[in-house]
Amino acid sequence: MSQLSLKVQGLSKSYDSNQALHCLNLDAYAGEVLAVLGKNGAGKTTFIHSVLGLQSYKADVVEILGERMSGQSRSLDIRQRVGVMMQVGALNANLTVYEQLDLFCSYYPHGEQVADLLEQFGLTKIAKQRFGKLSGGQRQQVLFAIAVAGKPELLFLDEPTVGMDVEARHALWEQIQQRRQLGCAIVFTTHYIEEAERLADRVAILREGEIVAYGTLAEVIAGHPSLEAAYLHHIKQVPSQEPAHA
Ligand SMILES: Nc1ncnc2c1ncn2[C@@H]1O[C@H](COP(=O)(O)OP(=O)(O)OP(=O)(O)O)[C@@H](O)[C@H]1O
Repeated sequence: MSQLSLKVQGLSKSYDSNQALHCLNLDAYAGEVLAVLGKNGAGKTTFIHSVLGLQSYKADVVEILGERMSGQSRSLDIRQRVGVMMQVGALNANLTVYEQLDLFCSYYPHGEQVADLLEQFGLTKIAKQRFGKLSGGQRQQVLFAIAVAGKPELLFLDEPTVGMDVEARHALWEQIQQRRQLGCAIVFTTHYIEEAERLADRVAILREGEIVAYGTLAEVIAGHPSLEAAYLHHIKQVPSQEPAHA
């Protein structure tokens, strides 16, 4: 088995009375892609934000790249070795693509060079455009380039291909595969089940904050014609017991 990059045991999160995550156990390994699937509101983003320490949570174990986390704090070393694809609103819309990449590359002593990122992601032509003026798909590409600027060993991607055209989506899939081959552990969420089927080595399906299926792609699909069929089966609500009529 490859090296364990992320170990999560007994992760729970409540927003007031709404329990968004119920005692989750999940692992991610170096050189593999883990797809976390689930309906809107199933808890996918809450899982990622909790692991990153962006919000409070309860857990028995959160271990990132061999280091046990305590509370929400994440050391500089961990922050430099973990990549995250941020949401659009997190970036200054007035900076150009070049300036954004230059800023983020400066955070990492052994990260990528701006010129290499521009070339790898086909961003050279739009390098001088302001981030706020880009199309939705172009913004996603810049956000992905920023996520890998530090050559991360563990990478979190929350719906990375939303708004991308087919060509850009294929290019991003290729980038994900390349990072995997370099030994990066990738945890991503998506509503495109065929994307998960294409990319994932292992799959976790969340329903109302609980894991209802978890295993290799083949294990999760087993007994179903496709991942989509398995997914639809697992996210179905279990009907609550109707009270017996008197
Ligand atoms: N900041 C917040 N405050 C209160 N409730 C929240 C907050 N963020 C998420 N929730 C709730 O937690 C639950 C899980 O939300 P989450 O955003 O993790 O789901 P998701 O699976 O990422 O959904 P989507 O696919 O729509 O992005 C939902 O019931 C949501 O309403």
